[in-house]
Amino acid sequence: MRSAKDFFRPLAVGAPTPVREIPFRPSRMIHFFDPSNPKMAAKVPDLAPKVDVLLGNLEDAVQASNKEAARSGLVDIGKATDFGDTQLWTRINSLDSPWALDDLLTLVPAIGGKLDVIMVPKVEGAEDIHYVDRLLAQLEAKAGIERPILVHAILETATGVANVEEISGASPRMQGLSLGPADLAASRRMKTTRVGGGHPGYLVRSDPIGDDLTSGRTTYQQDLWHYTVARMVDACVANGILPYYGPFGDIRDVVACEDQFRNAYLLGCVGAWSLHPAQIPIARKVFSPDPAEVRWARRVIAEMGDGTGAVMIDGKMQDDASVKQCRVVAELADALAERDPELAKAYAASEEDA
Ligand SMILES: CC(C)(COP(=O)(O)OP(=O)(O)OC[C@H]1O[C@@H](n2cnc3c(N)ncnc32)[C@H](O)[C@@H]1OP(=O)(O)O)[C@@H](O)C(=O)NCCC(=O)NCCSC(=O)C[C@](C)(O)C(=O)O
Ligand SMILES: [Mg+2]
Repeated sequence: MRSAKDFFRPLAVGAPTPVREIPFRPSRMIHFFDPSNPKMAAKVPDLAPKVDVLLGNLEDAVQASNKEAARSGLVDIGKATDFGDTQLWTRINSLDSPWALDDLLTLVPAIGGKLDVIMVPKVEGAEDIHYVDRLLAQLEAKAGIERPILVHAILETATGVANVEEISGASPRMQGLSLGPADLAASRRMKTTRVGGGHPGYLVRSDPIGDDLTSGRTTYQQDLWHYTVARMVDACVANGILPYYGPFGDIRDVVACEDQFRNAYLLGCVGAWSLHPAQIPIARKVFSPDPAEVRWARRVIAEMGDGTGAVMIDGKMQDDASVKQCRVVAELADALAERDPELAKAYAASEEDA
């Protein structure tokens, strides 16, 4: 482990100085596309202004025979597209694959100045981040890149979850973590066959009434991902980085997708992945605070004055801790309103209605 004094030193001569804080940039949806798929690639210029993050995926879901086409397709798209203030990310192949090294050796010199974040899959421990950290510093120095490229890790092995705190704090480049529920389920030998979401068999049942064990016993489906998401959120917040729910694979089930995203939002996540254009508005809706909630938060902040003491608002006690929660909601609303004019209008209108 480097000493605290050395933590923010560049890892290669000529590499940009690491950031001291991860900037909060809206990233409600990380929209995945396969740069080797001509239909998806053609949609990028139109999609760019509609999403917070566009991610050129090079890893799973890209056929092995298309890996090189995806990599060069992303370079072409990166060079040709004006992304405005939409972030450009990529997911490289896993570090033990035959492609990861060439992914980095190609992308950084070609479009490193435009890439905001590199997502690294199947991260198991700090050593994986240290490897990418040093290599990126060397490549940035060689290419003359002035702003450090940040790193995002996917939590998708049992070992990765066990080491989540050390992964989150492994480098000043660490931007955030996403849950990778499909690989994680396989790694844990969970008996599921889905990409995220719940399972009807994972439930609790109300107690029997008398001796009848079979009738009148309501069951409640439980969230398979609660423990992992909560643990990920704590590790991220403790290290000043951002937590994200990952993918929801049942594209057709927009209702359950919204529920899963909302659970993650309420637990502290800032965004989720969209795998299909249909999931973009779901993430946008869920990860933008509701205007009524924003109005309430602003009212509590206003009525709490210097933020100390206790007051009653509409029958509810407010104090130093509740005003802090309200600031989280109000500050998120302000940050999102700067990027999203429709939301800015909705938040302003909710103030006028108050
Ligand atoms: C699910 C699929 C196959 C359905 O694709 P489709 O073509 O069958 O769907 P469609 O409804 O017919 O598509 C309608 C139109 O939208 C386009 N389209 C469709 N999707 C997109 C997109 N993402 N971006 C831009 N355009 C898209 C598609 O090309 C088509 O265009 P057209 O109207 O011109 O014919 C397709 O949406 C897709 O491949 N999505 C991305 C999948 C992906 O990236 N998976 C990897 C992330 S999840 C993961 O890796 C797990 C994890 C974390 O690692 C772990 O838990 O372990
Ligand atoms: Mg995966």
